[in-house]
Amino acid sequence: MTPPLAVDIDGTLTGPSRAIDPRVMRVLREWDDHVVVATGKAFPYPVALCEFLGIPITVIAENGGVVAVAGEEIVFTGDPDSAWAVAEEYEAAGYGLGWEEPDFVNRWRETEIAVALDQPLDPLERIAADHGLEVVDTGFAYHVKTPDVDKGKGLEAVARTLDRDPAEFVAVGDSENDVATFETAGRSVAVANADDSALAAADEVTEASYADGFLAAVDRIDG
Ligand SMILES: O=C(O)COP(=O)(O)O
Ligand SMILES: [Mg+2]
Repeated sequence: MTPPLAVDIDGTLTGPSRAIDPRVMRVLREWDDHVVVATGKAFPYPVALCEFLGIPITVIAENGGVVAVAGEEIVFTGDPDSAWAVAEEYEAAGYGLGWEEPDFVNRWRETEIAVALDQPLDPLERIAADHGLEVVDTGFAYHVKTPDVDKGKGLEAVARTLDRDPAEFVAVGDSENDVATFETAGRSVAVANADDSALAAADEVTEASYADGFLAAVDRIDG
C-alpha cells in the first residue's frame, strides 16, 4: 500500500541548481495517497508547485511557519516581526540578505526570513539569538526562524487536518530543516547529498543524490 508522502523541495526534488527535475512531476501527480510538500521556501512556491502539478494544495512552507491544507484555515506560526527586526539589524551592521533585487526569496515570506549562504553567519546567529530566534542552514540559504517552529510540527498539523497519523507518512529530504520531519514521520529517507544532520536522523539513505535519490526512495517506498 502506498503511504502518504512528505517531501522536501530544494536538494530533493531538484538538482544542485534548485531546478526541479521533470521526472519527479509524474511521480507526485500519480502518488496514490496525500503528498505534503514540506519546504523552507516562501509560502507561494509550494502552493504553485501543487497547483501546476494539479494535486491538492497540502503544504508546509517556511520550515513549518505556514501550514495549508486546501479547504482549511491556513495556519501561520513563527514571529515575522522579530525575523524582520533581525534582518534590519543585520543590514544596519553592514551586512545584507544577499539576494538580487527584486528579492523574490523573501518578498512573500509570512513568518521568517532567508539570507544567502555567502553572507556572514556569525553576526546573523548573534543577532538572531538576541531576538530569541535561531538560524537553520538548509544548504541553500540561512533561515532565521522561531526555534519551536519546524516542519515536524507542520506535519503533525497537516496529519491532524487530514485525519491521519503522522507515523503513517514517509518523509524524504536532504538537510537540517528536514530532521524534524524525519523524526515525526514513521519512515524517513535522506537522499545521498543530504547534510550530516539529515543523514544521521534518517532511517535510510539512498545511494543516488538529488532527484535521482528521490526517485530511488520512491521505488523503495512504493515498490
Ligand atoms: O530553499 C531553502 O533554503 C530550503 O528549501 P527546502 O526546504 O525545500 O529544501
Ligand atoms: Mg531541502
